[in-house]
Amino acid sequence: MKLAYRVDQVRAMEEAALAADPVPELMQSAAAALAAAVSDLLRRRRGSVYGARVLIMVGRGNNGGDALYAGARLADRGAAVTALALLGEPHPAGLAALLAAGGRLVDAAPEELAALDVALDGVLGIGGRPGLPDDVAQLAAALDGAGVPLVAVDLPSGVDADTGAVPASAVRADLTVTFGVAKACQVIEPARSRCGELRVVDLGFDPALATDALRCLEPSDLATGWPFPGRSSDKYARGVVGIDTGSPDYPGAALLGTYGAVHAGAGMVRFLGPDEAGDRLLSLLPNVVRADGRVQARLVGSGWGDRPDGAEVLARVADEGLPAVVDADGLRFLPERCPSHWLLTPHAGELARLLDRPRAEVEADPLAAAHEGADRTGATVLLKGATQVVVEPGNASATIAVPGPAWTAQAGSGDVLAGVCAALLAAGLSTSDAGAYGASLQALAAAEFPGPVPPQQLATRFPTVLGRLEAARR
Ligand SMILES: NC(=O)C1=CN([C@@H]2O[C@H](COP(=O)(O)OP(=O)(O)OC[C@H]3O[C@@H](n4cnc5c(N)ncnc54)[C@H](OP(=O)(O)O)[C@@H]3O)[C@@H](O)[C@H]2O)[C@@H](O)CC1
Ligand SMILES: Nc1ncnc2c1ncn2[C@@H]1O[C@H](COP(=O)(O)OP(=O)(O)O)[C@@H](O)[C@H]1O
Ligand SMILES: [K+]
Repeated sequence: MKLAYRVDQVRAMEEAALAADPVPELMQSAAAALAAAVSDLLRRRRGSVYGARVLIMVGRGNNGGDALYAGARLADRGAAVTALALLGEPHPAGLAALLAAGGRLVDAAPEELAALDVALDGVLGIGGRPGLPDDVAQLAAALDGAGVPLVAVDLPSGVDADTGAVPASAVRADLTVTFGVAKACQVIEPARSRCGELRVVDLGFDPALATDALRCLEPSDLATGWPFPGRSSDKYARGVVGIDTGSPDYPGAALLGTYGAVHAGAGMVRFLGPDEAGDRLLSLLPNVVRADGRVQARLVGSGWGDRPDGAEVLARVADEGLPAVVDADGLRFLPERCPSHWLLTPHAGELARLLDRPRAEVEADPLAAAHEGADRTGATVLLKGATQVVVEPGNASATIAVPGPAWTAQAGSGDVLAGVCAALLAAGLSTSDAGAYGASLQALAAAEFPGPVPPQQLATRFPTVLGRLEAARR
């Protein structure tokens, strides 16, 4: 599992490191690692650092200082380094180091951008506010358009370091060299995609100083945490899911959720939704049981439409006390306070409705919106989207699922995912793990079988992915 941090957490770790080590030392370590990464890139692209043409875009903070010191190191190795001050007076000691090493400070970007071998973005780091002045944004876009490799210092300038939002203007990097620890913007879309390849430079920060880091799942976490059946497992130990989803208007949702639960390894699925969907389901998945009986978790809400008894069904599920996934239309019937063993699976629009906010606000800061959703409802929230975030009520941390390709973004994917999560709840996982592992499985399957694969077919690939994960843990 990788961890990522907000700016206030990074600052706290920096402060502690600075108490042991003065700023210039820390900055020199950062600059040395940055220069090494740029040297690697130059060697890969043109064989050597010597003679390479390097442009440094410099702001007026320490981010520019890092870039200038790194530029000095590149100049020492024979690169032709020019620095362009874009936001006023650059870091004085960094500039002096660059000039002493033979670098130059220029007033304007070179005419022929395409002749550059690399550009460093040292405009804004963790002290930056989102967005860039127009002239800086234009230069960054022109470099991008000219095909010049862009290396972001700490983070791509202009992105929102904490939320992952990307305003109209921000740098798009090919490589981001970040200092100490990964930042939230490096794991949350759309900023994540602006980072290119990510390298984290160890500066000896103490991660224990920030307890509520973002936990970013990796495939190896699924390999160890997925509830694979043991030798003595029977179908009850694997988990029985009771599914009451779909409606005459949306029968497909019932089929899709059941596909998800079955192919994620539920021991048994009892389908308790409308007869039309149930009959069709049995012809596709004869292993599904239509009789009511003992279950370990429930899935409700997907494809309900305006189900007249929605609130009563949810009240019964709450009284019963079992873990449950409440998806899609079910989210409109939530009680004032949900049981803590419920997992809500909204997309941005559904969460916006729940919070009575514009959808754009949820999309601009998905983490904050998911926290608000969990705190208000009392249930765990899996907010779906390009980044899938899972948040528990009263917990300042959050889990981010393994990212996957946008092929998953299609009608019905959410229904399948809800079924996967319900199977995981029935197998005994916590609401948080069920949400994060479920979303990760779907993303891994979409990555392994990319293209416009319909969600029900993607579900039939889950066993292949799970088989590989199970083999990986042996
Ligand atoms: N601390 C340490 O020990 C270490 C720190 N390290 C490095 O320091 C970086 C953080 O440096 P930092 O705090 O100096 O802030 P930084 O991001 O360079 O910029 C702030 C300046 O930009 C300005 N400004 C802000 N937003 C703006 C906007 N949208 N448009 C225009 N201007 C804007 C803002 O001006 P303001 O308007 O707020 O007065 C201020 O002058 C960090 O990312 C890492 O690279 C490493 O070396 C390791 C050791
Ligand atoms: N850009 C994206 N990249 C990867 N996955 C995405 C992206 N956009 C959406 N998804 C995923 O696609 C699924 C769509 O869910 P949802 O909108 O609820 O579909 P439906 O309600 O039609 O079943 C979710 O799992 C979501 O996280
Ligand atoms: K930067």
